[in-house]
Amino acid sequence: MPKSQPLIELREVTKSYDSPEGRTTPLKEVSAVIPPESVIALMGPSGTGKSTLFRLLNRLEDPDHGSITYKGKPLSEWDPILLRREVHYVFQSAVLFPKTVADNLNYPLKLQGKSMSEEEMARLLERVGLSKSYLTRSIEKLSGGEKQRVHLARSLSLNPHVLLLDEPTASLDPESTERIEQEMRCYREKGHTVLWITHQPEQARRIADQVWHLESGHLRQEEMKR
Ligand SMILES: Nc1ncnc2c1ncn2[C@@H]1O[C@H](COP(=O)(O)OP(=O)(O)OP(=O)(O)O)[C@@H](O)[C@H]1O
Repeated sequence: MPKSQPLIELREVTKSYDSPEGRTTPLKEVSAVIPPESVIALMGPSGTGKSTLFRLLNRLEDPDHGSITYKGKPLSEWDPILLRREVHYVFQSAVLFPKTVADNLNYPLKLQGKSMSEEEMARLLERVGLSKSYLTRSIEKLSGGEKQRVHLARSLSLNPHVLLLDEPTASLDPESTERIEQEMRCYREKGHTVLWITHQPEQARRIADQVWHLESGHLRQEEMKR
């Protein structure tokens, strides 16, 4: 789609939750545009609504007021399954099942009646900084950071148009972090868009075209110079 058109647009989006402690409103009339082929870093203190925004973009929840469009069409008019194939949420805790890495990588394509060759799986692992030897490793014996990378590799196998990443490098060492950052820059260059929750301002500066600061329900956008 043309770069001048918004890929995703939020118009006066409000989301509240009621609990015994009272009402929380993580998003108060938030308006913003996500351009195609961009990396947006989403920052803000814990509990400010970053995951809430991801849940809305993935239609796991709907806004109380306001609207969100993807490719010009309101999210409410998208089939949620189709939408989630295009706008893919990579949760912070890896949702993997206790078999081998290869079984986990193959799983989403298997659901679509397809499969991946060993070489394709090895290339996916390489993109997240893991060697081919991991294919036969059992998920239960991997470290938290290794699981997180297998999870990301599995998401990449679906080639989603938009990736929603919740602290994808939280358990990684600097070298592995750099590998993922580089991979996501390439992903944008291939025409994709990435929203990336991070608590590290230096990482936001390294990866993002825009940094979104979410605080007390409001969004402040900071344009990065490239
Ligand atoms: N289903 C729910 N019911 C009640 N309150 C909720 C619900 N989901 C989220 N909240 C509240 O909404 C606020 C925003 O939560 P959210 O998970 O979006 O924060 P976050 O910025 O992603 O936090 P973190 O950085 O800790 O992951 C928090 O105060 C949270 O307690």
